[in-house]
Amino acid sequence: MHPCASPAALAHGLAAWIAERLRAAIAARGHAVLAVSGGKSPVPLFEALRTQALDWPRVRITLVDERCVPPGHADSNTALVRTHLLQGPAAAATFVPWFDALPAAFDPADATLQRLADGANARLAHQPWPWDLAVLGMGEDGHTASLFPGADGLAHALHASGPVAWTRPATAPHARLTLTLPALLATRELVLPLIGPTKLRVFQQARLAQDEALPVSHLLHQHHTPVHVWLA
Ligand SMILES: O=C1O[C@H](COP(=O)(O)O)[C@@H](O)[C@H](O)[C@H]1O
Repeated sequence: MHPCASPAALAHGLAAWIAERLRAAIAARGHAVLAVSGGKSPVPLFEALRTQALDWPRVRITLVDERCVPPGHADSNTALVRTHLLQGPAAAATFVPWFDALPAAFDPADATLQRLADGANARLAHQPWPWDLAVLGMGEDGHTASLFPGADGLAHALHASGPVAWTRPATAPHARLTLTLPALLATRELVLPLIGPTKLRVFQQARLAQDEALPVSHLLHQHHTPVHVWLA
């Protein structure tokens, strides 16, 4: 647990911590692989991370989840990463988005989403495994990545063997692609930044017991992969 005095302190402290982890990965293996989340919370973190002194050409960046929207859409996690992280020195990193475009006349039916997930899995198969670090997020409903409570596809995403599966949340916009729970747990380390009292309460609830209604709890009740929680 890393308590921070403010959201700004969290963004700067966590950016320095991530950079240190990535430097260690590069020193050990010649490259580093970082997966990042979308949403609103990561913006200050991305903007602090992109200025870190790092051998950026040796860093690969990919996603923890993606909304099934065109890559230029305001809700696209790819667009968020391109706008806020892959700037300045960090523009030299290799970014691996999960798709380049949605199929024409996209409809979020199971078969369409499965084809999109298959495409993402094919891309990620070319990346070095295991990944070094995944920076997660958490919604106030207890979702993490795009593992939303009660979503279509959730049961599969909690057990699937490929890294990417689809979900269709009932409580949030857009069908999603998400790292599966096994893929998240195959990452060397996970980071969970949490900002604000509501998220803190949800986190405390999820710590009490593994609970289908709070998918983040699956990460907090396992002994395989360290989860570093940063709080402000
Ligand atoms: O929809 C999503 O939400 C979560 C949390 O987002 P935030 O806006 O509350 O920070 C995020 O971790 C996930 O990647 C995203 O797709």
